[in-house]
Amino acid sequence: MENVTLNNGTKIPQLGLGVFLVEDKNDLRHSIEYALADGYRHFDTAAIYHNEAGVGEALAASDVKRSDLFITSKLWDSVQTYDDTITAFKASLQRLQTDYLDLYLIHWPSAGYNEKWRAMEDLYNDGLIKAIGVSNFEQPQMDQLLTTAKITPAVDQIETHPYFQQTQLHEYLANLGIAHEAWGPLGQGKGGVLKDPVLNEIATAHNKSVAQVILRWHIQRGIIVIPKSIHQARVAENIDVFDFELTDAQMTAIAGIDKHQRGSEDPNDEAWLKRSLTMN
Ligand SMILES: NC(=O)C1=CN([C@@H]2O[C@H](COP(=O)(O)OP(=O)(O)OC[C@H]3O[C@@H](n4cnc5c(N)ncnc54)[C@H](OP(=O)(O)O)[C@@H]3O)[C@@H](O)[C@H]2O)C=CC1
Ligand SMILES: O=C1CO[C@H](CO)[C@@H](O)[C@@H]1O
Repeated sequence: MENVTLNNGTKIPQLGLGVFLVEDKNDLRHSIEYALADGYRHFDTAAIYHNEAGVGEALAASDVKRSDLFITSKLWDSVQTYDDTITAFKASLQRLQTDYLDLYLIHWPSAGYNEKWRAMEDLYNDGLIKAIGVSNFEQPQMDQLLTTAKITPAVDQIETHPYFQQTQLHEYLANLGIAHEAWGPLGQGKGGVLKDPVLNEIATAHNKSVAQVILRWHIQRGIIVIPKSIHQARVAENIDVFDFELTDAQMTAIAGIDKHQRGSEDPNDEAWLKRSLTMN
């Protein structure tokens, strides 16, 4: 597995397993068991997914050492103060059955993120988190955060797939030394991206699936990916992307199918950011 080195020197496996919407405990346990057996060491959850405890159980039951795992979780929007951030973080640690996180993210740029970031900086300085970052931050929100931040975020986890390539934000993050992590790397199974004719042609040429071509495209862009699947064959398929390479012409062809089309919530949508404060 290839690693990406974050701006503080922490290494993150470039491909991990996402677990959004994996609410059934057996599905979660199986998905994580398949992933560990296939060589995944990086797992991405969040307090709002209500499955941190299941992730903790599945990882604790494996014989992989904690130091060989990379665990990410996220602070939900309903938490808005310094003190509540510390409390929420400790609750996540407890549910995940661990005494540190590898990466902790502010989930959305909703109210209070400067204060939340100050708390996360303290947790980082106390050695309880190896790297801190954000999610769903666009340039104006990142610029605003950086007016008070003492530590530059290591990561921005944002929706990214061939129909929403985030070229501009990618460039902006690269200039700041912030790693680009893709959520919904396969388009969340929505929007028809897995049926795209250009991707299908490239997949046929490599004798790979469209999902594998998409994941390989992200990897060659230097992006961190966390595809989710509860199916054994797909969990295996999604990590089997390190034995082929897309040509420059294929990378350019994929660049050409961008529709600039989000599949999910928009971080510029104030109504959504407000609503997220009341979700739990
Ligand atoms: N920071 C944020 O705001 C967000 C973060 N995330 C994180 O990113 C992770 C990934 O994003 P996610 O939303 O899950 O979407 P993905 O792009 O990973 O797509 C997951 C969907 O694709 C299907 N799928 C997986 N592998 C394949 C394959 N090889 N071939 C065909 N279909 C496949 C899955 O179905 P099946 O399981 O049935 O195989 C599921 O329906 C999340 O799990 C979560 O950890 C997600 C959303 C927002
Ligand atoms: O990670 C996520 C998954 O789903 C949540 C609820 O829609 C999103 O808000 C969030 O970004």
